[in-house]
Parts: sequence; C-alpha cells; structure tokens
Amino acid sequence: MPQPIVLTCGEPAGVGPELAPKALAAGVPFVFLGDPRHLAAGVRWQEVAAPSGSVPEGVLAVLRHDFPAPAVPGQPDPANAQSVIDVIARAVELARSGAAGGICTLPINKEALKRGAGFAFPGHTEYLAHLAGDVPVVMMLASTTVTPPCWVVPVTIHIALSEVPGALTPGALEQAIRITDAALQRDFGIDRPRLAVAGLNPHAGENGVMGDEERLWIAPLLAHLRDEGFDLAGPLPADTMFHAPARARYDAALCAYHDQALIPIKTLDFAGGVNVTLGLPFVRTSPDHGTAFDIAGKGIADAESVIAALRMAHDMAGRRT
Ligand SMILES: NC(=O)C1=CN([C@@H]2O[C@H](COP(=O)(O)OP(=O)(O)OC[C@H]3O[C@@H](n4cnc5c(N)ncnc54)[C@H](O)[C@@H]3O)[C@@H](O)[C@H]2O)C=CC1
Ligand SMILES: NCC(=O)COP(=O)(O)O
Repeated sequence: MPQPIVLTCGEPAGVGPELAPKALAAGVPFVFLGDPRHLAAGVRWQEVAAPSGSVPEGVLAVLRHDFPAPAVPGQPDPANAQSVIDVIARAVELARSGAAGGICTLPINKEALKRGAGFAFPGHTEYLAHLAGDVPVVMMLASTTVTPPCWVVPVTIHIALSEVPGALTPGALEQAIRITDAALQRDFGIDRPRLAVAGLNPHAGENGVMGDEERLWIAPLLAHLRDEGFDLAGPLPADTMFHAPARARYDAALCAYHDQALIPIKTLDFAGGVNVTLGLPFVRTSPDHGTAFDIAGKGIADAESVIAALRMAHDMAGRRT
C-alpha cells in the first residue's frame, strides 16, 4: 500500500472545503491539509500529526494548517492567499520526503493568489515544476468515465492565445511528447503509448493553405521521432480528433493550446475529469474544475472529479512504490 495522499485545501473561499469530506467516498487513504475552521459545521474531522495518522472510519483526517482569516464562500480574502501557497509547498515536502504517497490539489483561484500574495505562477502545474527544481512537466487531463477515454495534453498552457504560435516550438512539442510517453509507461502501465498530435491551424494547415507550422516543422519532427520508435499520429486536424472512433486510435492527444485540449475533455467528462502533472518526481493529481465561486458554500458541488483524482493519485503512487 502506498502512503496516504495529501489533499491540499486550495482556495478556502471556493468549493474545496466542502469537497474534502465528500471525498471520503473515494475509499483511498488521504489526509486533508488545511484549516479545519474552514470546514462546514457538522463535518466529522480529527487532527493527525502525519499523513499516516489514523482516524475512525468516516472521519476526515486533518493535517492542520492555520490560516489568518475565515473563509467566506465566493469571496477570497487576500489575507489567506499566502497560506494557500504555503499549503501546496508543505504538501510537496511531505510527498518528497516519502511521508505521503503524493498530492491531490483542490482548486486555487489564480487571480486571488496573484492579487493577495503576488503569486508568480499561472497555476499549480508551473509552481510544482518550480518546487521540484524547475523540471520540465506536462499537464494532462484524463477522463475517467467515458469510453474510449479522452486524455489530452495542452503543449502550451496558461498563455494568451496570441502567444501560442511563438510558444509552440519544436523543442516544446518534442519535450511534451517525451514526457508524456515516459509517464504513460511509468504511471499508467501503458507499454507503448499511442500519441496523437493536433495541428495548430484549421485542418492542420491543409498543406500550407491555412497555416504553415504543420508542413514546415510539426510533420518533420513527428517523422524524426517515429524513427526513434515513438508511436505518433499527426499532425491531425483538431476538430476531428475527439469523436469516439478517433479517440479509440490513441492513448493521449497532444494539443497546441489550452482550449484545444480542455474543451473536449470537459465536454465529454467534466464530472470525472482528472488533471495530472506528468514529469514530476512525485505524484500530483487534481480535479479538473476550478474554485466554482458561484456555488461555493451551498453544499451542491459534485465530488466525482476529486474522488477520481484521489483514486488516480493512489494508483499512481502504488505503481511507484
Ligand atoms: N486546478 C486548479 O486549481 C484549477 C483552478 N481553476 C481556477 O478556478 C477559478 C474559476 O474558474 P472557472 O473557469 O470559473 O471554472 P470552474 O470550474 O470553477 O467553474 C465553471 C463552472 O462549473 C461549475 N463547477 C465547477 N466545479 C463544480 C463542481 N465540483 N460541481 C458542480 N459544478 C461545478 C461552476 O459552478 C461553474 O458554473 C479560476 O481562478 C481558475 O483559474 C480552474 C481550473 C483548475
Ligand atoms: N485549466 C486547467 C487549470 O487551470 C489547472 O491548472 P493547475 O492549477 O493544475 O496548473
């Protein structure tokens, strides 16, 4: 059995605190890292000193991290921003020391962290890569309830659309392919991952008529990597990559930019989607959704995604043990 997963609280004004107790339904060992005063009244929780600390069945294990301010649903308090960041860093230390099997992160609000604490990263993914020693990583979102699965990798992530053509370089695509291929083998037990690469332009450029990136460098790069042994399809027109027969032909789709990747997965499996960071020296998963301020505190947030994320982290940790 791997060590328990650390579930970070994320933005306390979001849906995180109400999802943590619901996540007990995952049936895998985990501990909530955050301020128990942010949990709803009536939640059964017990403080533990370490992730391995035991609590009775049905009780939320809490590694206490006191925040300066209470949590008001839907209204992030700048005073809490630094603690949100500190919780992530503390979870990483626990995972890296072996005290935890990995981390599963409840959503942060990027704007709140930037305004409240000058957070310099556009998301967990980039911050975790930094904490791990500025290692190259890849964001993958994985469906868990649709067949064939929809697993997607945005090669460029949280940047303006106007910056994508400049950021989507041969080096970036090659690195994403290598990291994804290695992680699908190591963490998901896929012997020879089948990867599909989307074009940047409509119709994957249609032989240069609608854009040149595919013809000039994406196709040659894929040919070169195929010679090395990678199982690669593409560059494919993105609009016809995600219907079921197309998805059956690959294990993961590498996409040029954030929305090209995330719209299909969140359309097909918003409830069950899991965000997983590939390439880190520790396990990290997350639900696919954000802080959902519009419904925070109402008790109606769906826990399926965080449950799937905890199970995936547990399975990944088991493979690494
Ligand atoms: N891993 C992370 O930390 C993530 C953080 N975010 C951040 O979250 C914030 C809000 O992002 P949005 O684009 O508004 O996306 P969002 O996922 O928070 O909300 C989009 C819509 O989905 C609904 N929704 C989200 N989670 C739900 C759940 N568990 N159950 C039922 N309905 C749910 C919301 O009520 C809303 O209508 C932003 O700051 C964004 O950067 C977004 C995605 C992931
Ligand atoms: N759109 C996905 C997202 O925002 C998740 O970001 P991260 O916090 O996991 O890096």
